[in-house]
Amino acid sequence: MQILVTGEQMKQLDQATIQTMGIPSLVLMERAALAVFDCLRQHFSLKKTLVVCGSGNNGADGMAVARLLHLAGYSVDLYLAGNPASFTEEMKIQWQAAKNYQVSIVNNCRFSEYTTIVDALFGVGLSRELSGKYQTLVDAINASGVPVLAVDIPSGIHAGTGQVMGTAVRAAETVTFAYRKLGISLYPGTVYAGNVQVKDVGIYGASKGIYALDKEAISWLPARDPGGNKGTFGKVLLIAGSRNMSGAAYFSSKAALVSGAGMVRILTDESNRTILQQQFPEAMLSVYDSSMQHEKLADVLKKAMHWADVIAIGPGLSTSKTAEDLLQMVLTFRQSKPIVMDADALNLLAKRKDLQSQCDASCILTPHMGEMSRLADCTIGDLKAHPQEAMETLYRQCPCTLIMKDARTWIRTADGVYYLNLTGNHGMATAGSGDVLCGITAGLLAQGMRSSQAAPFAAWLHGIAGDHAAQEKGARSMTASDILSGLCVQLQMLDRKIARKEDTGENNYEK
Ligand SMILES: NC(=O)C1=CN([C@@H]2O[C@H](COP(=O)(O)OP(=O)(O)OC[C@H]3O[C@@H](n4cnc5c(N)ncnc54)[C@H](O)[C@@H]3O)[C@@H](O)[C@H]2O)[C@@H](O)CC1
Ligand SMILES: Nc1ncnc2c1ncn2[C@@H]1O[C@H](COP(=O)(O)OP(=O)(O)O)[C@@H](O)[C@H]1O
Ligand SMILES: [K+]
Repeated sequence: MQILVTGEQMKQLDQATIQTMGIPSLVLMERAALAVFDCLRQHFSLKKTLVVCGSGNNGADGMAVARLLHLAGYSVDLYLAGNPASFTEEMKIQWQAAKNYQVSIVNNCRFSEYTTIVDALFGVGLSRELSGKYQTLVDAINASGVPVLAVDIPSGIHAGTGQVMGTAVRAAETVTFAYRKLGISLYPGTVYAGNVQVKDVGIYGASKGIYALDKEAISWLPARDPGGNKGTFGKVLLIAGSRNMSGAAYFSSKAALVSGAGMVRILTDESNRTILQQQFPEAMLSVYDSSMQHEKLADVLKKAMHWADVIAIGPGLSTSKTAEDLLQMVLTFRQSKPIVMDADALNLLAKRKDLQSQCDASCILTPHMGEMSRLADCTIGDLKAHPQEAMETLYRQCPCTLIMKDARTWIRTADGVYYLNLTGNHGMATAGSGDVLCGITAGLLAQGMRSSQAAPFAAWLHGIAGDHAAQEKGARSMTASDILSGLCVQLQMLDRKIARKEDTGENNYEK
């Protein structure tokens, strides 16, 4: 698992290492510069390199990089953009060392003459919008078309929010130190950062931060009992679809089965019977019609819920009176069974605030930004600017596990642990994609995963399935069906890796 940190958290970690552990700042800096130097040698043309430095410690890293390149015999120019009056103590030392070693210093340069530019203008210390000469400089670097390596974070990207502060360097590669910064994990910062490498520089301790699942998440996949039967792997009830709306029921229930659940039952409007039976014969069906008496509807629902281990409600359900009754009854009859609430169930939950307090940690809500803005009573702008605050607000009124879907999906577990999902692509902004996530989440719960793991793992799995679909079909043209196909392939690959690991007794599946 990776840890994502804000600029403030990173500064605290730097200080703890320097002051508490007694590692001199310049030692950390030299390791940072060596990591950048290695990356430059591996991935960039070093025929003629320009290192652009600010006056803070990001600039000091840059000065050390220029010195290392110079000492290794590469052609390198150093451009000091920062004001010497604002030099940090480390910067004063690096500046003197660069001069002692006679690193070439330029005052005026044509950026396009270089084969590589190293951006060491601002790091996590960026505190305000770029303006004046800095803005002109960054725009000129971008206009040059020369590949850029950003030191720690592209200059102009806010380390905590990923926002562009006036303007920002567009890097091909970013070498970031100790922990991946949140700002290069969120949009738009992640685009400006290009490929990100996280390098150890000897920072002590890990801040609480925000977690991001990576390849190691494979170990979270629920183990399969070779002697199991379809009951062992769990039964999912999908309350989904409405009159003339069967697709959402199909995608969500199919995703639950593909994710490994043993059995799926769809409870839907009578009008969807034929189409679902033809489209998805593996699913069992229970139906209702909107003219049904309340007692009769309750009987049908109770029977289906009694059968199920996990209930998912909402995809394509509509916000009709019947749908509202169903949601209310699900929350009343559920005993302690886990529930996934998606789409229209969330719209109903936003309207029926009285139902929110009936939710608990084993309920997972999967709102997209529109649904979340209705649930948390705020604008989408507020959500994007302060995602964690909005999730905290919602948790106080509705104490559930939360998957807040967007280009970067946030997860908040009921015990307050945050994840940011880094898998997936813009091709997933396609009808039915969210239904697939709802089904994956329910399928994982059915196999015994706790909500606190199922939520982040489902988002991660959904993303790698989407990445596979984008590879096969292209992000522009892929559909929710392709995400389902990608899910099959990715799960098969994960299972193979686990089997290989078990066969060889290896701890690291990459070996
Ligand atoms: N010993 C340490 O503390 C280490 C620091 N490291 C590097 O140090 C960086 C952080 O250094 P600093 O905290 O000195 O901060 P930065 O070097 O990111 O920049 C801070 C300076 O820029 C000025 N500034 C901020 N926003 C500005 C704007 N919009 N326009 C003009 N000036 C602006 C500030 O007033 C300050 O002088 C990290 O990103 C990393 O690259 C690494 O070398 C690891 C060790
Ligand atoms: N640009 C993007 N990058 C990565 N994932 C995305 C992007 N856009 C959308 N997604 C994902 O696609 C899914 C869309 O869900 P949703 O909006 O509920 O769709 P639908 O209602 O059509 O099923 C979410 O899981 C979301 O995180
Ligand atoms: K930088």
